[in-house]
Amino acid sequence: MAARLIDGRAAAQEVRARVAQEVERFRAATGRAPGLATVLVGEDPASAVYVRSKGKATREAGMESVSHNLSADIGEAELLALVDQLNRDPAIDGILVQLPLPGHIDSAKVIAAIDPAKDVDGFHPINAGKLAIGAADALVPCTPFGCLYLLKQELGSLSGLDAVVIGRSNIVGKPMAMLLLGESCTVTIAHSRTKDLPAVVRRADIVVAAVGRPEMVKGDWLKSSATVIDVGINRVDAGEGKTRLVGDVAFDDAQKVAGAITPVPGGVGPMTIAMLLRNTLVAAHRREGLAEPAGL
Ligand SMILES: Nc1nc2c(c(=O)[nH]1)N[C@@H](CN(C=O)c1ccc(C(=O)N[C@@H](CCC(=O)O)C(=O)O)cc1)CN2
Repeated sequence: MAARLIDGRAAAQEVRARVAQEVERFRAATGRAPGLATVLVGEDPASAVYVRSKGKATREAGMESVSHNLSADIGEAELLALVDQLNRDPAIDGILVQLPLPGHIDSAKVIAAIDPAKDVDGFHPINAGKLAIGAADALVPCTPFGCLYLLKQELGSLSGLDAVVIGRSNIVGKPMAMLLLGESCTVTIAHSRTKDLPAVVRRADIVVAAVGRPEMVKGDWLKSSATVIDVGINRVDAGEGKTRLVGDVAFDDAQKVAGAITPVPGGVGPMTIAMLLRNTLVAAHRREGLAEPAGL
């Protein structure tokens, strides 16, 4: 039987609609809207599309969107000065520096310069540490947070399930593993040096593929009825000068085996932006000393 498709677009719409309702309440309580600043350095076309989508989604949710589009050759000191200015701006609740940054800029230094209370990407070491110790007030990276939302919607409780996360990045793999551990899963983080990866993946009730390699995870690596979350967004040649998007999972074969699976596009990607809005709303509530909206 073919796997159920996990519809990330629909789930993201639900989250965005709930955020928009809560923005109205926030506006009534404070007389202002939550504000998100995006910072884009350079002209990477995919990054430019993502930042535009984030700005549009922010406005559609009723929040203020401020975008800073900077030249690729901006110096690190100038970028740090902008972050400092945004940290001190009372109208800005969330700061997002789009990654990747050009090679001459130290991304870790820029991320560490963001006020952790405005770090709606959840990449600051303070927020990474809070997530690791299970602190309730961590701001959690948007992509893994979106994956967790989809998993809980699909499976309900995750307690006791075997989860394999393929990929160990600070942005997806590691925070994903922490979130799954927080849900009482038995978590394995696999990566390029893992021995016999297919055998490791075959044990899993939950597979999160975040490795950045087109269609690497094959259908016969999966336990039947596994829930598969594909974080990969890889543009590959589709012939005749065209390209198409594929994930890190070989979808056609995987869906014959899995219990449920996210498609690419239309799976995890839209959840990343929905969770960014959620984090901005939460950051704004905390900055105003208001109770956080329940259930988001
Ligand atoms: N500062 C950050 N930089 C980056 C992040 C991030 O969370 N914060 N994540 C990625 C890119 N990203 C958001 O920035 C992102 C990627 C993909 C999607 C998305 O909706 N994808 C669609 C397909 C879009 C397409 O056609 O190209 C989908 O999967 O359906 C949203 C956001 C790296 N940088």
